[in-house]
Amino acid sequence: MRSAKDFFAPLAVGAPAPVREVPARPSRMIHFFDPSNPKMAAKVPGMVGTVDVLLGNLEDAVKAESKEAARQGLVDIARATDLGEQTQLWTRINSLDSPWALDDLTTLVTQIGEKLDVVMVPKVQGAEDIHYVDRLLAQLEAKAGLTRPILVHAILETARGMANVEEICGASPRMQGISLGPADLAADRRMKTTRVGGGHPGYLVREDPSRDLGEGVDPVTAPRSVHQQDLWHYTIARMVDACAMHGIFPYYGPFGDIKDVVACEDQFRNAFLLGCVGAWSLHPVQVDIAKRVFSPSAEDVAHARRVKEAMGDGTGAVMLDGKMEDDASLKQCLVILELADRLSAGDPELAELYATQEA
Ligand SMILES: CC(C)(COP(=O)(O)OP(=O)(O)OC[C@H]1O[C@@H](n2cnc3c(N)ncnc32)[C@H](O)[C@@H]1OP(=O)(O)O)[C@@H](O)C(=O)NCCC(=O)NCCSC(=O)C[C@](C)(O)C(=O)O
Ligand SMILES: [Mg+2]
Repeated sequence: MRSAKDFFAPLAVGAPAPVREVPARPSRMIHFFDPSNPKMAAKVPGMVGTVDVLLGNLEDAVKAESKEAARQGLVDIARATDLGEQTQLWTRINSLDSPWALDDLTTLVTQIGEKLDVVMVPKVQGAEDIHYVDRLLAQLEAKAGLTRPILVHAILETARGMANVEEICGASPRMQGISLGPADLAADRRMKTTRVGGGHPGYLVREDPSRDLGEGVDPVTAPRSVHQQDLWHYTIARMVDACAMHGIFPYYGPFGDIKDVVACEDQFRNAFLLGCVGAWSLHPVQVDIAKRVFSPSAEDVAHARRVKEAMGDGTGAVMLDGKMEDDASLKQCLVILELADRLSAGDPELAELYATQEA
């Protein structure tokens, strides 16, 4: 067990001091690209300023024979691209048991460490994986002479990782957030799906049989309405609680049905409402979906402002449009207003929208 007093001490001589609070920078969409794919890589400089996070992916979806080219491609892109103030650079390294993870970290931190905000670690099983990355990053940061620490993001994609999610979130002051990894998690849990995120038509609840359909009609086989249920509700809700408890950020992860922009928006919105701050975009078409969903609506912002005004010093109860508002509904409104302020600080269009919306 690490003593609480040592938690914020650097883990290597010369490494930067850990952060005491995770910076709440906008990360509505974590946009994935394969740095070894020349067509995708060519699009990256043009996406700066239009996405919150650009993530050079080195793990799954990059062919084994392209792993080294992807790593080098990310180094080249990071060196050649001015990321400005609004766009962060992240990477997803290969899993810790792979032949590539050590070289991924060593190369990226020593060569482009000053440009790298967050390292996403896949298939995290428990706090021990974070402790390993934590110490190694500190050694590499010291070697590279970095002055600010690189943060760590874990993907929740094994049953063991899921069972240990609270201790993973609290394993290091570097922990920035957690994403759901629905495809690997489904396989590891032996779920019987074959998709990357989203629902399934077989996971449903059916209306009860009707009692009075008339003579000769079998109520069991007669048509009844069915509703698909959300396969990911338990996982996301638990991830959100674990992240909130530790002051870090939860994310939906990927939605693999690129053409189904409607269901993608639904899944992202469910996650937003439950507390997530963003999702992954795998294709350019998903960028605007995430931006729309993970920015509070102008109507919600205007309503939150009205509640804040009506609540004066923030205590007591008032009636507004026939509804009771009190200290706790105000707190929810303050969550919306804080997010709106943070997002609009770097987005004049959003700022204008929020400023002009009437309640
Ligand atoms: C789905 C794919 C194959 C369709 O790729 P495509 O080329 O067939 O699509 P397209 O519609 O024809 O593309 C149009 C244009 O956009 C470009 N393009 C296309 N995508 C991007 C992109 N991301 N960023 C920048 N540019 C992109 C593409 O190169 C093309 O350029 P062009 O007009 O010059 O011809 C492609 O979009 C892709 O490979 N996306 C990234 C996939 C990825 O990163 N997967 C891994 C994350 S999910 C995961 O790992 C699971 C998880 C968490 O681990 C777990 O649940 O367990
Ligand atoms: Mg995966």
